[in-house]
Amino acid sequence: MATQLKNLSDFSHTTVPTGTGFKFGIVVAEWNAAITGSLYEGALNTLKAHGVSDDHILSVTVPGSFELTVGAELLLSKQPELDGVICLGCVIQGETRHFDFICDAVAQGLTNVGIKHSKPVIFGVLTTDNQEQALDRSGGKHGNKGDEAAITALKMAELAASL
Ligand SMILES: Nc1c(NC[C@H](O)[C@H](O)[C@H](O)CO)[nH]c(=O)[nH]c1=O
Ligand SMILES: CC(=O)[C@@H](O)COP(=O)(O)O
Repeated sequence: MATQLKNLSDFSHTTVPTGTGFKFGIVVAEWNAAITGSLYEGALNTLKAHGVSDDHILSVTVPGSFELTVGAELLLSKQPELDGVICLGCVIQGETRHFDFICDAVAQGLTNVGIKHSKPVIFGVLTTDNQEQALDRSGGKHGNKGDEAAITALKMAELAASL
């Protein structure tokens, strides 16, 4: 379902597991900081609203979305007690194909890190044509992808803990 047909922040609290006891990392890209800051606020608030304590959330920043992969890898290798990592970024199309290479690299890279560590690594990266689309998805009319990323992390951490 396309984002235009749903609200990224629309979820039922009855279907979201409690995060009490879980530990999460959050990696935030500094590029487009006004957008990624809103994504981070959404993710942080959503984790805490579902019982994750402040001291169970380890937040770090990286320069750009391309570095999210190494950021997630560093967190999971140096902090193995983490139950998952939420990765937040905003890649906005420019004049060149640089956009394509970053988006493809981050999507594949984060997938590989999650598989390597058998831990949920959440792709909370906006990949938009323009600033307006990014604003709409970071606390605007389409909700906040940071909220969605946190909910996904909670659900995946519960799944992992149940196996
Ligand atoms: N143009 C955007 C970038 N570019 C920077 C890269 O992510 C990376 O930091 C650089 O290529 C050095 O490795 N990053 C974003 O997150 N968003 C953009 O729109
Ligand atoms: C996604 C990017 O790296 C992009 O914003 C850079 O802009 P440009 O393609 O015009 O160099």
